[in-house]
Amino acid sequence: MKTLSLKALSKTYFDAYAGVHVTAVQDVSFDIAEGEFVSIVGPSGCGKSTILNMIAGFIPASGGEILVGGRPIRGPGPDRGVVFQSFALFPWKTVIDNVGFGPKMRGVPKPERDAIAREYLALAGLTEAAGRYPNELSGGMQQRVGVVRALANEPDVLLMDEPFASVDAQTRMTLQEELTRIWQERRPTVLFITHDVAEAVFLANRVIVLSKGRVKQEVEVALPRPRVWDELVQNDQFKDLSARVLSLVRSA
Ligand SMILES: Nc1ncnc2c1ncn2[C@@H]1O[C@H](COP(=O)(O)OP(=O)(O)OP(=O)(O)O)[C@@H](O)[C@H]1O
Repeated sequence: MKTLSLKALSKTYFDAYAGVHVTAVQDVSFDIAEGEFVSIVGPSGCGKSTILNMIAGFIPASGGEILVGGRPIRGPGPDRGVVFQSFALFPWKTVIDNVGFGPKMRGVPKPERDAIAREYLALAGLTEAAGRYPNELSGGMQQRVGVVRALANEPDVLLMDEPFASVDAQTRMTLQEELTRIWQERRPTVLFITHDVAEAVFLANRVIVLSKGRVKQEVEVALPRPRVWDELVQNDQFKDLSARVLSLVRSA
């Protein structure tokens, strides 16, 4: 795991319909320390996905720099793992082969990559699902497999773009609790994007509030771990932090 640094990052799109340039991200700088969990939250259109896609290397920046472990990125790479809201597991591969796909691409032999996949599946309580195909799993389980698949690549930085947005509220809370538990065990460097304030605060060590393509404010989240919803909903510090971040987002 490594640090992630954004230095004066900006992105301008050309809107071909309107014939104008749109500034989606402007002079964004922040650092995420090794093993830190940071959420970015902000209203629709504030530039969250644009930032994540630039870090992933899917789109080029218009200005500034992105460094992973102190080295500037050049396009996509296995040092950055990405989990989206809707992403395809390979339907023709079993769960264990889906999770072992990244190690396979790196040339890890079958027995070894099966062992890696089983270790990560166990971490997410998915041992029993190893031999199943994606269409035999619930949406929540598929999402879990997606997270585990990204982790099994052992990326330096894990980038997550609203990964739990499409599951029901109860499953979502379970997935959030699981993610915080796995994060505590493995301490990956994580950048998590969401428009859900409670989710951002629940998961992170630090929340970055984005407004119109700029960093509006950073809020430290010094809540104790492990984090469990039943406890946090009654925790005054959690309520205060959520209210503070919500008012920043609403005035963004
Ligand atoms: N390919 C594109 N061409 C032109 N403009 C774009 C393009 N992609 C995004 N934009 C514009 O850039 C701005 C930021 O978009 P972005 O998708 O990064 O925001 P977001 O915060 O992720 O929004 P949401 O929460 O709705 O996904 C918006 O004004 C959007 O319309």
